Amino acid sequence: MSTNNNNNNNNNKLVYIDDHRVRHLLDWDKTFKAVEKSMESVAAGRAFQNARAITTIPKTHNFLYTMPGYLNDSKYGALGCKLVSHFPENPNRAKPLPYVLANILLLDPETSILKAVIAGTDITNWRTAAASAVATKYLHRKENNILAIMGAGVQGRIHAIAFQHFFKFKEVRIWNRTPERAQKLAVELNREHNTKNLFVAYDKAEDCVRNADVIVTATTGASTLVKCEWIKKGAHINAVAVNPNNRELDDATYKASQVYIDNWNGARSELNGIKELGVEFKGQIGDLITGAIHPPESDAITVFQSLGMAVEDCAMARLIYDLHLSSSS
Ligand SMILES: NC(=O)C1=CN([C@@H]2O[C@H](COP(=O)(O)OP(=O)(O)OC[C@H]3O[C@@H](n4cnc5c(N)ncnc54)[C@H](OP(=O)(O)O)[C@@H]3O)[C@@H](O)[C@H]2O)C=CC1
Ligand SMILES: O=C(O)C1=NCCCC1
Repeated sequence: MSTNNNNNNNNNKLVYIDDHRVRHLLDWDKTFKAVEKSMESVAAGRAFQNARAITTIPKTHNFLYTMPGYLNDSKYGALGCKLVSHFPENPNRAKPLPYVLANILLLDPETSILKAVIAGTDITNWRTAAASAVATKYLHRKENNILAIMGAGVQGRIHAIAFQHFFKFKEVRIWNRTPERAQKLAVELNREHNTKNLFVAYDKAEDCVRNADVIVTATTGASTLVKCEWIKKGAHINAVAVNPNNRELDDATYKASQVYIDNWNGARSELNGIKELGVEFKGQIGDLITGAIHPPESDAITVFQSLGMAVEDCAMARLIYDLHLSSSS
C-alpha cells in the first residue's frame, strides 16, 4: 500500500492471501485494536461506508452482502470491499460449509489498483467477536464473572474464545438449540483451554441467561431466545445475529435497555424493526470511544446490536496484508 507501509512490495503485484495464511496471521490483540480503531474512526469522521447492498437470491433463503468501505488511518487505512454470503443450507450439505463465507478485495487507496484478494471468512468471524469485545469494554465496566453464550455455531464458538482471551470470565455458559452441540463445544473448549469446568453446557436458555453478567446471542434461527425477566440488572448483551426475520431478544428487553449500534447508516437501513418498538439508539460504540457520548449508568441493561461494518473489514484486510508482506519478504 502506498501509505506508511514498511515493506518492499513496491510493485503492483496482486497478492492472494488464502484461509490458511490468514489463520496463521490472525492475532486477538491486533484484531481488537484494528476493530476499536475502525469504530472510533466511524465516529470521528475518518471512515466511510454506506449501508451495504443485500442481494437476495430468488427461490432460496440466500443473500449476498456487498460491503465497500474506506478508512483513513496511517496504520489501518484501506480502501476495500467485502463480499460476504449468508447461505443457510451450507452447514447441512453432505460436506458442510460455513453459513457465512467471505472474501475481501483490498485496493490501493491512492490509485485504486487491486492489491490483494484476501480470504475473509475467518477475518469476519474474528472481527465480529472483537467488535462485541470492544462494545463490552466500553459498556460493561464491572465484574465479568459469568458469560452466557446463546448458540454453539461458528459465532458462538469464536465469541467464547475471544471473550475468554480478553475478559477471563469465571464461568462461560453455552446454550444451543441442539443441546449435544453445546455439550460438544464445552468439552472442546475445556480441552483447548486446559480447564475442567470453565465452559459449561446448559440445556435451558433461561438457566443459561439468569445471573449472567454478559450475554452473547449468536444464532441464525427465527425465534426469540432471551426474555427480559431473565436478565440481571446491569448486564450487557451483544446481539450478534443479523437476520431480517428475527430478533434474538424479546421486545421487552429492547424497551428496558440502552441500545447501541456500530454505525448509523447500517442501523437506518437494517434496524427499523427495533426502531418501530419505540427504541431510540443511544449512539455508536465509536461515540463512546471518542467521548462524544457518556457511558450508561452502571445498573442499566445495555445492548450492542451488532451489524458488522465494512470499515472493520478494511482495517483487518490492511492488517493482514501488512503482516503477510512483512513476514514473507
Ligand atoms: N454482526 C455481525 O457482524 C455478524 C453477524 N453474523 C451472524 O451471526 C449469526 C450466527 O452465524 P454463524 O455462527 O456463522 O452460524 P452457524 O450456522 O455456525 O450457527 C448457527 C447457530 O444458530 C442456531 N440456530 C439455528 N436455528 C435456530 C433456531 N430456530 N433457534 C435457535 N437457534 C437456532 C444453530 O443451532 P443448531 O446447532 O441447533 O442448529 C447454531 O447454534 C448469523 O445470524 C449471522 O448473520 C455473522 C457474521 C458477522
Ligand atoms: O460480515 C458481516 O458484517 C456480516 N454481517 C451480516 C451477516 C453476514 C456477515
